[in-house]
Amino acid sequence: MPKGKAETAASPAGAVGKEDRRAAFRTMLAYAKPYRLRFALIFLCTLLAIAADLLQPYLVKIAIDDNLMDGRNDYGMLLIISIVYLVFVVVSLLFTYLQNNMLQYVGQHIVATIRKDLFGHISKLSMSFFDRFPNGSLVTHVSSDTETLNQFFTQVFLSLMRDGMTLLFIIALMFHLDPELAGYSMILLPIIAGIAIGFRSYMRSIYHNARTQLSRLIAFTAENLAGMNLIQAFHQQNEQQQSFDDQNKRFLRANLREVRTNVLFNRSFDILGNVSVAFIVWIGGMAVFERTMEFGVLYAFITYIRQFFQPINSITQQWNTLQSATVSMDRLWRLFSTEPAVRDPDRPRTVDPTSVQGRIDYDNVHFHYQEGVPILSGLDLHIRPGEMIGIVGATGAGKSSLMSLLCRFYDVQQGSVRIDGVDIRELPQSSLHRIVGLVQQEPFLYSGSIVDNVRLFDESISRDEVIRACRFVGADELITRLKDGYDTMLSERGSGLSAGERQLISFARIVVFKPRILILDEATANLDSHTEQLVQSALHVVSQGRTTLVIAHRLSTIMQADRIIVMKQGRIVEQGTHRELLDRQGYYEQLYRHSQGTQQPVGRR
Ligand SMILES: Nc1ncnc2c1ncn2[C@@H]1O[C@H](COP(=O)(O)OP(=O)(O)OP(=O)(O)O)[C@@H](O)[C@H]1O
Repeated sequence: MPKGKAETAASPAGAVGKEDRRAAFRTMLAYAKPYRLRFALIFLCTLLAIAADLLQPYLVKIAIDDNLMDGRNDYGMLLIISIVYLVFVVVSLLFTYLQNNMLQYVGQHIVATIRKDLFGHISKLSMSFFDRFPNGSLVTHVSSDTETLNQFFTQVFLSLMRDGMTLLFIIALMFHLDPELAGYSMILLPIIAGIAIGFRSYMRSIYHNARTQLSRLIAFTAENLAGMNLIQAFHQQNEQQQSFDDQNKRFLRANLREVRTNVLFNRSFDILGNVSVAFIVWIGGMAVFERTMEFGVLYAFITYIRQFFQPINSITQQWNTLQSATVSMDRLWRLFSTEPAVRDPDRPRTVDPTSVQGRIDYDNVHFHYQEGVPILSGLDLHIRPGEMIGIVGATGAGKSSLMSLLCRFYDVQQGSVRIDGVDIRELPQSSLHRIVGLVQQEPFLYSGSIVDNVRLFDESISRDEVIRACRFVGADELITRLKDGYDTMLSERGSGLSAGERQLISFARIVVFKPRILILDEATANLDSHTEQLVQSALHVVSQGRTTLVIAHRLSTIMQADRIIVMKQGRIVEQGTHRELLDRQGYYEQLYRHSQGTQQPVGRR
């Protein structure tokens, strides 16, 4: 896998230089290396198929000149030539079949490996990467860019090899038949090359444009599907339809332009082919009249000149795929070269996640997403093992950012975050994520059964363990009410369950995976009082014996917390118990008053 580019690399769709393009090509070609032997076999099959194909007109030439025109009437010879002709047809068919099958096998396997590596690579990238690149365009890279590469290995490679060899064979046969006429025919080569090169640069920009438009259309569609509830809630269907129509039209225009250019290119070749045949008929025909050339040679020549254009046309037709494949290679290579911003240290500290006490220290933490826009500036926070901390503050105060740093979704720019005195940057991320468990505001549920969602497809965790965990957090009642109980299949993102219900399932995950530190980003959606009660008691049981940090949107959730941290514009402005903070009559008391819908001070009631 290529190394080098930090995650700050430009968009995978951006333009790349020649050096990069070569590196991209080398990287993708490296995937073909394990199939060297098969490629050699494919080459052999191609060679045999072409030879059998191109010797057919030569056989006809022998039949014409040595038998028919000669007046020998040698029926036996004619029969042998016909049988050999048939054998050539069968041999050509057989080796073409073998060559195609082997090439498809190799192409599909190469691309499956690239897809596998790509998915593995993307899932290692840090959150800052996903902040920048829309999911839709990543979907395009994993699906259609890899498919274009498949076409490269099967169509382009095949064409370059098969058509290249055919061309060489034809030229050799033409010179063997009549060097003078072959020499005249070679005048055509620079003309054909000129047309091909002329189209090359023009087509490149056209293909690039079409790919970019498609990528944008897919990204737009994916984002809209993900946010469909919002679009419907705000009656934005017409606006979104309008934007989609615009994108769609741009893609349509780019596609039509691509097709038009293609047709123009192909027709130019056809015309050139027909003009050449006329030219050979005229020159060769005169030579036959003057008896300086045999009729069979002219027949074979006309056949070869027609076949001469086929491989050139076919190779240039592959321009299309080659251009798309080059763009896809560039983009895939860029993705592969993007390294995670958050990385494991070279020599990570070994820790046993189960023996962690759960002390957390934020020391002089400075953090920003974008240069010049500080989110946390010199924040200090020290949390004892087993302490339950509530975090409150207005929207945008930096609560989630504080938690993202503890999960190492991002790294601090200055200062440190430590667990039991160890800087989390010294820990392997796999250990850190076993130490810190997260229940998100909108927990992500996979397409799969409830059991699989709780144990995250880890088969080493038994079904009984999952059921016990669900009972422990009080999710059992909700799950058994569902049609198939624990085997109920959840659709994508767990639609069909409320945010509170999804959080209950996430709590069960915490019980199963036993992290020493729990972060809960409380659901903001209005929960019905019963689900809210269930979430509250689940939090109560799950937080026992764990250091727990709760981002609270309803102050009632954290009234019982050991300590409440009040945040404002990236700073901790107050901290204490609920009672202490009310008594202080400060910012927390104001927030509390707002949440209660009262204007009266509530501190010393
Ligand atoms: N991925 C991101 N990229 C850039 N800026 C971000 C990103 N995430 C958050 N921010 C910005 O950082 C600031 C703090 O956001 P954060 O989500 O930490 O606040 P919060 O207190 O959790 O807010 P809320 O209660 O609304 O979730 C906000 O100004 C937000 O716009």
